[in-house]
Amino acid sequence: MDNKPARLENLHTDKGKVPVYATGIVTQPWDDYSATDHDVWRRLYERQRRLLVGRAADEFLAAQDAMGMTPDRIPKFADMDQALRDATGWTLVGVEGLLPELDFFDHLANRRFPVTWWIRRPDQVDYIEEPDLFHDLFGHVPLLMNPVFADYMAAYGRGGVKAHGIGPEALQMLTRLYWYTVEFGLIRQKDGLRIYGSGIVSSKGESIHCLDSDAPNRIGFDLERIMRTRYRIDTYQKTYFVIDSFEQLMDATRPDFTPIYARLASRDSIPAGDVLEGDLVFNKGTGEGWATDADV
Ligand SMILES: C[C@H](O)[C@H](O)[C@H]1CNc2nc(N)[nH]c(=O)c2N1
Ligand SMILES: N[C@@H](Cc1ccccc1)C(=O)O
Ligand SMILES: [Fe+2]
Repeated sequence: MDNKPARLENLHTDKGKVPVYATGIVTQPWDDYSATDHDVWRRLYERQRRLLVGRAADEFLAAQDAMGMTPDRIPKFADMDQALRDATGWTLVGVEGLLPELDFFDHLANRRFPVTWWIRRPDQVDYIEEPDLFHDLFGHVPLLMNPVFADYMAAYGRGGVKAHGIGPEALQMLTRLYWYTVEFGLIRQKDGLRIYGSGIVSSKGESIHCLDSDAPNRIGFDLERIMRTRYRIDTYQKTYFVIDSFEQLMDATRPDFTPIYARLASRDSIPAGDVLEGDLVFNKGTGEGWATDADV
């Protein structure tokens, strides 16, 4: 199906404006997916699963299986829902794409995860500049089966509503936290670093780059450090932040952020590729291949 809906206003990110779609919930038009759509799902699913064994957090892969996600065909949101509801009380809602921030936060706060209904075209299997069904469903939904991560996502939604009421700087700091955890996070398992970030697991290139390349920094999770760190939306990350466990993530983000936002407002932001004194460094990136974009 190649009839993506029209876009509306803009989101504010560290790299400027990103267009968003309409607010409403849409029923997944499952019968309308073409053979090509199902084939794109299958190709991406098989390719990523092969790559992610030994790279993604073990429980990410186990959760995909537990939910009955398979390569055969694009899953029905309603089918994926059942396992989720039982495990953590989350449900899925179909949407047209990126939502205005407050709508997005409201869904999360109420344990509804918005999933884009359309899937990318065959010529976009390696890269797409906005979330589609594959990123949202394959990348984000499995970890919602984990009770601790599920609570983190809902707490993030509530925190988002609050940050939205405080102002754009608070929102920017909170968005960086989402970026460096939910989208691009790494986790330390007994046998080494693994991926849990959705933006990584849905990307062939970045699944390899984030763990195997010497170029990026891999640094221990630090809440305030992350809130000050800018990020790229159009290239591989220059820095990945590593958690020890989802419990660590939950505990670190439990305090009220209001005084943190106030305190950090007067401090400079940190370029995406910098390593600071005090960082817990797993890998100091060589920076090989990095864009020389002074502003990032
Ligand atoms: C979380 C972050 O702040 C980001 O701006 C939001 C905005 N709206 C979104 N809307 C959808 N559907 N999916 C998303 O991941 C996001 N991300
Ligand atoms: N404790 C955060 C809420 C939050 C929890 C988890 C993740 C992100 C935000 C706040 O006061 O805003
Ligand atoms: Fe995402």
